[in-house]
Amino acid sequence: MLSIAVTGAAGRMGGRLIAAVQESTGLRLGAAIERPGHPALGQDAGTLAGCGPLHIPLTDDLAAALRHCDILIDFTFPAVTLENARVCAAAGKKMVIGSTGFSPAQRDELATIMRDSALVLAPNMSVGVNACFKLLKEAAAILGNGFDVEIVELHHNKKKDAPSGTAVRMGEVVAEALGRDYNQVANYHREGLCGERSHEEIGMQTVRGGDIVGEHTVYFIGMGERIEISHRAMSRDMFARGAARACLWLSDKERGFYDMQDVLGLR
Ligand SMILES: NC(=O)C1=CN([C@@H]2O[C@H](COP(=O)(O)OP(=O)(O)OC[C@H]3O[C@@H](n4cnc5c(N)ncnc54)[C@H](OP(=O)(O)O)[C@@H]3O)[C@@H](O)[C@H]2O)C=CC1
Ligand SMILES: O=C(O)C1=N[C@H](C(=O)O)C[C@H](O)C1
Repeated sequence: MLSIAVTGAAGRMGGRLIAAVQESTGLRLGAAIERPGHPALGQDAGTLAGCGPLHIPLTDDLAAALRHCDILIDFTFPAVTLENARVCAAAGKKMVIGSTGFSPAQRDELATIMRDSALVLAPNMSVGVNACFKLLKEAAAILGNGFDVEIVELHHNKKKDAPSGTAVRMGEVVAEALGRDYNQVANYHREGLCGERSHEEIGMQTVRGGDIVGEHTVYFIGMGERIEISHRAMSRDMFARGAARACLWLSDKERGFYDMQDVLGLR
C-alpha cells in the first residue's frame, strides 16, 4: 500500500485528489498539506474532501508529513511546486505534479531538483485529453500546411494562468507535427489593425468565466471546410483519478521525468 501526501489539500483539486486516493486500490492518504496560515489547518482532510473522517489533520509541515509518505501529489502553482520539490528531493520522495504555468526555466529547475528521484508532470491528467494529444498529432500530420490552426480554451473565473497548460501542450503537439517551433508561432494577442493572419501562426484564445471546469478546442480551418477536436471536462474527478493512476505507475520507477503519455502507454 502506497502512502500519498497531497499539497494544496483545501484547493479545488485538493479535495478531489484526496477522494481519488482513498478510492484507489493500493493507495491511501498519508498526509494533507496546506500553506502556513491557511484557515483549514487542523481540520480533518477526509471531512473537508467530503469522503468521511480520515483522522488526518491538515498540516503546514511538508517535511514532517513526508516521513511516512511515499509520493507527493502537488496541484498548486509553479513557485510552490518548486519549493515542495526541494523538500521531496531532500527526503528522497517521488512526485506527481499537476500544476500548470511553468516557464521553460522553471521546468528545467524542476528537472534539476528532482534529478535523483522520479516524477510525473502533466498539464492534464485525464485520459480524454491525453487521447486528444494523439489525435491532434495525427490530424496535423494528415492536414499538413493547408489549414490554419486556432486553439480556444475556456475555464472558471478563479484560474490564475493563461492560456491553460493543456492548450499550450496542444499547441506544442500541433506545432511539432507541422515542423514548427511553438514559441515562434504561438500568437496570444490580436487587437486593432494587426494585419492578416500569417500562415504559420497558431492562435491561442482564452475565455474565463463562472464555474467552467475546462474546455479545449483545436480548430483546423481550411478553405471550405473545418475540423474541430474538442474536449470538455464535466468534473475534476478524472484529473484526480489520473493523478492516482500516475502514483501507482510510479511505484516501480527509481528515477526519471515522465508525463501522462508514459503513464497511459501512449508514447
Ligand atoms: N494537471 C491537471 O490535470 C490539472 C491541473 N490543474 C492545475 O492545478 C493547479 C491548482 O488548481 P486548483 O486546485 O484549481 O487551484 P486552487 O487555488 O483551488 O488550489 C491550490 C491550493 O494550493 C494552496 N497552496 C498555496 N500555497 C501552498 C503551499 N505553500 N503549500 C500547500 N498548499 C498551498 C492554495 O491555498 P490558498 O488558496 O489559500 O492560497 C490552494 O488551496 C493549477 O495550476 C491548475 O492549473 C487543475 C486541474 C487539473
Ligand atoms: O486550472 C484548472 O482548472 C485546470 N487547469 C489545467 C490546465 O491549465 O490545463 C487542466 C484543466 O483544464 C483544469
